Amino acid sequence: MTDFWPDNHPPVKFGKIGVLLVNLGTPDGTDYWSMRRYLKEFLEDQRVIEEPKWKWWPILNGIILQTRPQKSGKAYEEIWNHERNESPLRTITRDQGDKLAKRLEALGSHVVVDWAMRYGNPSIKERIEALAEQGVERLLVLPLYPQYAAATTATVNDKVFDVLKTMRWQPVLRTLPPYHDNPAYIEALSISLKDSLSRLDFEPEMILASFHGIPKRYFDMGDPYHCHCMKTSRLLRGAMGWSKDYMLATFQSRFGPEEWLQPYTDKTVERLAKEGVKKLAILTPGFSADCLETLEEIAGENGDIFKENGGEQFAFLPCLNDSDEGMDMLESLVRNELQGWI
Ligand SMILES: C=CC1=C(C)c2cc3[nH]c(cc4nc(cc5[nH]c(cc1n2)c(C)c5CCC(=O)O)C(CCC(=O)O)=C4C)c(C)c3C=C
Ligand SMILES: [Fe+2]
Ligand SMILES: [Fe+2]
Repeated sequence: MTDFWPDNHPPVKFGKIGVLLVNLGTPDGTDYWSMRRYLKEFLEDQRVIEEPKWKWWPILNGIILQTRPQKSGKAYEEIWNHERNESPLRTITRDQGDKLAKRLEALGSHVVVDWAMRYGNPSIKERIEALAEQGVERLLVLPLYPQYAAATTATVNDKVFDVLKTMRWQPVLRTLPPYHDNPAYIEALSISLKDSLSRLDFEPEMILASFHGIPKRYFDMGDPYHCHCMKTSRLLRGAMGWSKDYMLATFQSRFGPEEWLQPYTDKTVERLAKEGVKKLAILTPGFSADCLETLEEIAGENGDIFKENGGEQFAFLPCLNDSDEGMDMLESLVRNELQGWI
């Protein structure tokens, strides 16, 4: 066997710790083909649509991918970050990564922060390979979902494991657990909420905490997502000193014909407006970053529903994004998970 040591050994980088933020994903553009590529990757994921391929793929490829790319492309167009030619979710996730990297500089240059998307770009594969190339031997992955769902958290972890499967020299892996009841998260939400409410020129008569839904069937099969959302709402209500009647938890973004978690956000907004509520605010604590589902669906569509049914003043309260309190929370989660490594 050739003797590689010490003169002709190939150079090896090692000893680094990687921190990888991962959010859901985003199309590269709002045109038909970009949207189609993104939706196809997303909706072919069996963690998202839990149906046998023989049943789902003909519907997906035959009907959904013919029409939804145009419809969703128009919705993305309304919120697109034209300056950077990307979706807000990508801009905000990058900003979170940059700010986290700055905050972790104190730990030394062996800690490297990066970010990726579960669907679309930059992909988890691309970023894990780039981290490994820099010498990352220990990897902490953060699926940026406070509440666990198989359709979000588990599919990020699945993808990470798939990538590791292809690597000769795998990094050691840690993944962030759900943080729906973490005091740092509840505190960040309450600081952000107080700040957003203080900026409004009206006092809401009621507040909705709107979470992304999942099919009720997944809950029946044991997904803890609903319980996590309910616990976040209860803790947040407690931190704000609010009653059950003042802040309701609801579920948005239904997809397909089956029943999803209830109460639905849009139906609740309509009902409240019809019952005479004039001033309403909605927050979306399950999203780490503002995106299509918050900016277009809540701030846009649900604001319209409220006003069309008699409501007068409506406010959408932004996600934690890269705010100081949001970054304090992320830093605290990361430092906690890195124990024993740093
Ligand atoms: C925050 C948690 C999320 C859960 C739970 C979730 C479940 C879920 N989503 C779909 C279908 C779609 N979601 C879409 C967009 C989207 N979803 C989330 C988050 C969760 N989804 C985010 C952050 C985004 C926005 C991405 C962005 O770039 O802004 C879309 C795409 C847009 C559209 O065509 O409507 C689909 C489709 C299902 C089926 C599901 C649970 C099974
Ligand atoms: Fe979604
Ligand atoms: Fe939506």
